[in-house]
Amino acid sequence: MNGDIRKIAEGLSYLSGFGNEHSSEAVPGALPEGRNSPQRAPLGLYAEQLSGTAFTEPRAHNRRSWLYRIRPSAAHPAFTRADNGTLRSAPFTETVPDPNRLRWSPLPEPAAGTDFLAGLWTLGGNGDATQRSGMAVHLYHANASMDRVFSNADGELLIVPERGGLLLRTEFGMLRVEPAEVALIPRGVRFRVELLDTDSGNGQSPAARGYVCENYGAPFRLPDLGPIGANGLANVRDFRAPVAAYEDVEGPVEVVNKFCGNLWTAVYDHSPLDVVAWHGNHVPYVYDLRRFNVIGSISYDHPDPSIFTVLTSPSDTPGLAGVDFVVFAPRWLVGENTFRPPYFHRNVMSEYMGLVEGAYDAKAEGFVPGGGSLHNMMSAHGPDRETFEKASAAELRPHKVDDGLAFMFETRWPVTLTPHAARAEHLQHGYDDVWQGLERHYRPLH
Ligand SMILES: O=C(O)Cc1cc(O)ccc1O
Ligand SMILES: [Fe+2]
Repeated sequence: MNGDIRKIAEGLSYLSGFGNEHSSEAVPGALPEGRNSPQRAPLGLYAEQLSGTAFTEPRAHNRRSWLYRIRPSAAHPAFTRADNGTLRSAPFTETVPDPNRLRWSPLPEPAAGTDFLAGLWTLGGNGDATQRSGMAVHLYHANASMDRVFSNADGELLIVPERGGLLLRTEFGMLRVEPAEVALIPRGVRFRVELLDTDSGNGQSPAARGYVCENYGAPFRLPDLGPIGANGLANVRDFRAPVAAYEDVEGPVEVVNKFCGNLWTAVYDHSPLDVVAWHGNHVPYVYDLRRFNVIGSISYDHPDPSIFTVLTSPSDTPGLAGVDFVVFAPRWLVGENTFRPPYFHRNVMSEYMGLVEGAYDAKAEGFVPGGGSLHNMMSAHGPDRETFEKASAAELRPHKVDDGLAFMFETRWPVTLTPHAARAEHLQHGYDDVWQGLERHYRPLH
């Protein structure tokens, strides 16, 4: 079963580009020519628009797709409330925002039969899903493929696998996403997550584990490049969208929808992944973080990590993101007379960090793959004692940082925890100690 899924996943082809007006048909002739809504769509399909931005948003940021499907999405029974499990949404009001530096170990093992949706565990977030602003940080752990279908009306989902590959079957076709890659499911797009591995590939359990940034705000876009020029950071052509692929399934299919923070469920009499052709730019995509073109200092000083931005969700204040997705990818450090690891700092923005593999250059221990840290607005943080001492004494030869892949969800609003994150057994105690024993070196001249 998994062997078959892996074979499908490894044979997929993709459409290259970001924000493009793509088009794809699983059956030749399924896409109408020259208009979106002919009186009768080809092959007896139903034409349907999916809007990810308001009709009237500027052309440069407008996102919508036209889907040509066996049945219109409107053909469904009433939704009824389902249990939210450990999935929570903004507003986050159940705990008091915490100014402490916090760090978690990886999630514990999931119960047998946990699929991606049941395995979503919300750490916290900000904003308000009903206002389409803010973000949430989720983790997931799963050991079973979904046989239900999920969609999120509240925002887009940026999936960051840390263990185990996933096959995402979406209305637009299939995407394979492995650790060191990320996948984005736009708001409202129906999808199912199937596991590519029965274990994580190196004999470890669970089969799949990772992080999700739920973005309630404006769709992620590529950052402007300013003086960097026309190329660099995440290159446009490295983003891959699926080609059309559909299921023609008549029979009961459970469809779960998150709407304004709650899960709702309905049993359809057919699969809603029945889109035979589509065109548009409101599409899922995958991106390999190893393709990120890392730009940094070739003279002195440690640049701000905004230089590592893969995707940004702008707010209505220029330069102030609702959330940025930032990657710390392998790179050379050559700065002269420079303290090379991340500096000590306090930031008006709030930083959630996770680790996909290896280690991170500001933390010697305790920040491990599958774990995460939260440094909320203005909390003082930076290199731990061990890192500070080593880097202050290091010989400054060119040095390649290539033993890890870390990332950050950086947001303009503080992240308020869910009660289960605030009280989790895997919340580390004594994280503050990593900054204890930073000795006094001050020696006034007189
Ligand atoms: O806190 C962190 O480790 C993230 C971070 C990295 C960096 O290189 C500079 C600033 C910053 O917040
Ligand atoms: Fe930081």
